[in-house]
Amino acid sequence: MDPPFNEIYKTLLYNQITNTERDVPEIPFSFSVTAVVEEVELPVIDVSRLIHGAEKEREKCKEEIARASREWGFFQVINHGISMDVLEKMRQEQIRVFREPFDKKSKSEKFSAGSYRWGTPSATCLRQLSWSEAFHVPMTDISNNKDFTTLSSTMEKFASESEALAYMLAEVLAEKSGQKSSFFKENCVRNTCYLRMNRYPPCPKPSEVYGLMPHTDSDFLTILYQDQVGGLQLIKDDRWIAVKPNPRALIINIGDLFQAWSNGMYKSVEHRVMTNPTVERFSTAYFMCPSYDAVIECSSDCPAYRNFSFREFRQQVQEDVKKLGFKVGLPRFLNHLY
Ligand SMILES: C=C1C[C@]23C[C@@]1(O)CC[C@H]2[C@@]12CC[C@H](O)[C@@](C)(C(=O)O1)[C@H]2[C@@H]3C(=O)O
Ligand SMILES: O=C(O)CCC(=O)C(=O)O
Ligand SMILES: [Fe+2]
Repeated sequence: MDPPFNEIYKTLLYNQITNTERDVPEIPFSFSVTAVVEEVELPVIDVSRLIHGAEKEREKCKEEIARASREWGFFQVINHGISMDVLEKMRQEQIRVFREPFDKKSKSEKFSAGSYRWGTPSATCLRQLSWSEAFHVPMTDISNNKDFTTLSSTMEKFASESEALAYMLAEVLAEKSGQKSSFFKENCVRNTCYLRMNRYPPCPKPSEVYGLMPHTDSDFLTILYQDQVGGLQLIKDDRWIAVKPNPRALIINIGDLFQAWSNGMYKSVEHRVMTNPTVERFSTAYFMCPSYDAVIECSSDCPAYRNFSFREFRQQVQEDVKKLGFKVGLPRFLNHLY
């Protein structure tokens, strides 16, 4: 069932020891179970006010969304419109698909090639290993799927309800940053988005390995549905903090594209997932992405980033991960004219 994490752990540990013996400089671990990370409740926003609220309530809600996106890059939404039924079904289907034998998952033809991922193929040391497996699925795989399984129909429902929420939030954020809110319905259609099912198996060495290594998301915004195990952490005011799970809420985070498009107003914040020694954890993410040809162009007279297409951005991320072992991301696109 589990991918061969123990084997890869041993190989990377061996590399680390031999590198130390050969005096290859090692970057010290930046985390350990003994390091205390404060657990906090992210800002909670009742988004039903956007639909049912009076004018004043709606404005207040919009301001809360914009403020959390500027100050945290992360927030939680309640009364979000995604039905409990769809969320529960999604989780059941996800558990079922990950229960399949590793061989079956890695050769799975359910989704396009490369959708099933585990660990970090480019890792050269333990710090770069993610102790998790995922199905990172382009929505085109679901829409074009002809064998209507419960998995694909559940993913389709999850995506369509997430899409409605994502449009609503993205349009508020566009309005509050003086950008065109029509951009999203024109450029981020169902088939350009991604759905990612994550599973974090228990890890016997939680102080040495991440569940998911630190990263920012390469999208406009992410909607995350997580279980109650906990483990998600993010940077706030230069410190790692742990997110307290809230069963009623979905987590929203700003991705790289929104940071560039809003000229740095909204923050794409680094986050990571810690492992748990005894309990497995599941999460599902909906990534709101534009088409590969869409150009990320901010309307400011003094743009911090040069214009770039989503294709260019993805290619650069993939190239960096392959060559350097990590994602450089937005700093690659800084506008050096200013
Ligand atoms: C090795 C990596 C692949 C990844 C960027 C990273 O440096 C670390 C995490 C990975 C991740 C996880 C969430 C998203 O699926 C993703 C697109 C992202 O932004 O960070 C992937 C990156 C990727 O697959 O390119
Ligand atoms: O599982 C989580 O809590 C976070 C997942 C995540 O960051 C991602 O899939 O990009
Ligand atoms: Fe992420």
